[in-house]
Amino acid sequence: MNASSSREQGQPGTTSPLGTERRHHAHEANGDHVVELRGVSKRFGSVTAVEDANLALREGTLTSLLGPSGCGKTTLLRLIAGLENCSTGTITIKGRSVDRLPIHKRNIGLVFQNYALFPHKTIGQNIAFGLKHRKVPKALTMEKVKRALEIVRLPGIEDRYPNQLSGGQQQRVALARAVVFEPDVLLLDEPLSALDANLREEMRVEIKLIQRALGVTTILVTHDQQEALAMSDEIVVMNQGSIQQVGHPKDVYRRPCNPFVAGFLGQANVFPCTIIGGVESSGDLLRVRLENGMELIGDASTSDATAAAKEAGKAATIVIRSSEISLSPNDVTSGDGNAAKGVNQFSGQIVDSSYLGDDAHYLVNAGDLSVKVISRFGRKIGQDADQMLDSDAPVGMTAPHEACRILFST
Ligand SMILES: Nc1ncnc2c1ncn2[C@@H]1O[C@H](COP(=O)(O)OP(=O)(O)OP(=O)(O)O)[C@@H](O)[C@H]1O
Repeated sequence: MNASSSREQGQPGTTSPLGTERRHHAHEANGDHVVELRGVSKRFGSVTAVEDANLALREGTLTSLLGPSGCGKTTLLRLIAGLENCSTGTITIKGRSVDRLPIHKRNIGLVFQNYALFPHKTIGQNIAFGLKHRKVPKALTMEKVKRALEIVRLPGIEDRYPNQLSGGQQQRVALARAVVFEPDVLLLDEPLSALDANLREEMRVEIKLIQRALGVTTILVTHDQQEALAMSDEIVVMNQGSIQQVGHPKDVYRRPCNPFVAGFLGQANVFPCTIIGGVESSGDLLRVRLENGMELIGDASTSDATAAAKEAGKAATIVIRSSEISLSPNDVTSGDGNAAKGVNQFSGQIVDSSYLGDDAHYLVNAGDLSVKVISRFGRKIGQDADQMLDSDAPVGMTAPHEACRILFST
């Protein structure tokens, strides 16, 4: 439920799970966009941490900033929070420029990796901290703290101290403290990275449910792609200070716009290639030659490259997700893309295999190429469900043309 939908239906307002009337701010000029960045850059001396970032975040959504270490995601979050000033560009929150506003005037909730609870204050006092600064009356404060603890499923622990809680519980309290004053935006900086793997997965779901229940527009910084894919309405993939792609997790995963995004998200085979030409039957399919001479057919529809970039002789990259290659225990007739069949077929030899419970990971040599393949075990009655293919075995590999993405460097 977001404020704009109730506006459209002519409703006066809604009551949040934290008990107050939702404020409908005057941000109609920006439609549903709660946070907007226009041409935002940040330089530290000679280092450009963020370069010309343009983003618009819809009300009530969870957006992840995802990318490798040093790509600028924390800096971008700190710019939105007001912990850093932009070198160029402008940031608006709910329609008003916050460029000159310090953090405490931006109505932002923050959760960091290391909880940052005050150790000598009780849980109740920790959560009430932001309300005290907003001069909320005591009785209402106690009510809001109680509700916030119920929302994070830790009711009645107001009088305990942080060191009496587990890491996961402390992180829930940090979340309660960040949302209790009903911020316009919730910023989460690697909130789960200090937790062990099982708890992290549990907390992913928990945070997502709380975020949805509150309807608070949220930005999450993470370098963990599983976390971003599992939790986000939108993912912003960054590299070297620049936003590479913004989209729904499925689109970013299935339809990466450039070789960086394709290689960063999921397990993929990324091979340099040269364009040979188009395939008659389809404008989006191109025939390419790999460095080892192998010819494949791939789909260039996700790339917004110009027609000139797709001409014969031009360099490109072909990306084949490991999970989109099927292995068969027999050698196949190597063939480029047999256009009529709609698949590329090539043969190779398994050089390494790993059993991972639900999947088998294989490394297959195909004439100078190392191809990574992930096979999901099927559950077939009467068969050994976890049957692995033998190492050293000759195998055939098949990948549909549309699963072989041809991308161009931008
Ligand atoms: N205060 C600073 N002074 C100088 N350089 C900085 C400062 N903060 C960040 N940088 C540089 O800006 C770049 C982006 O850093 P940032 O912390 O935003 O990346 P990140 O994607 O969050 O990385 P990580 O996942 O490792 O935290 C890096 O090259 C970093 O060294």
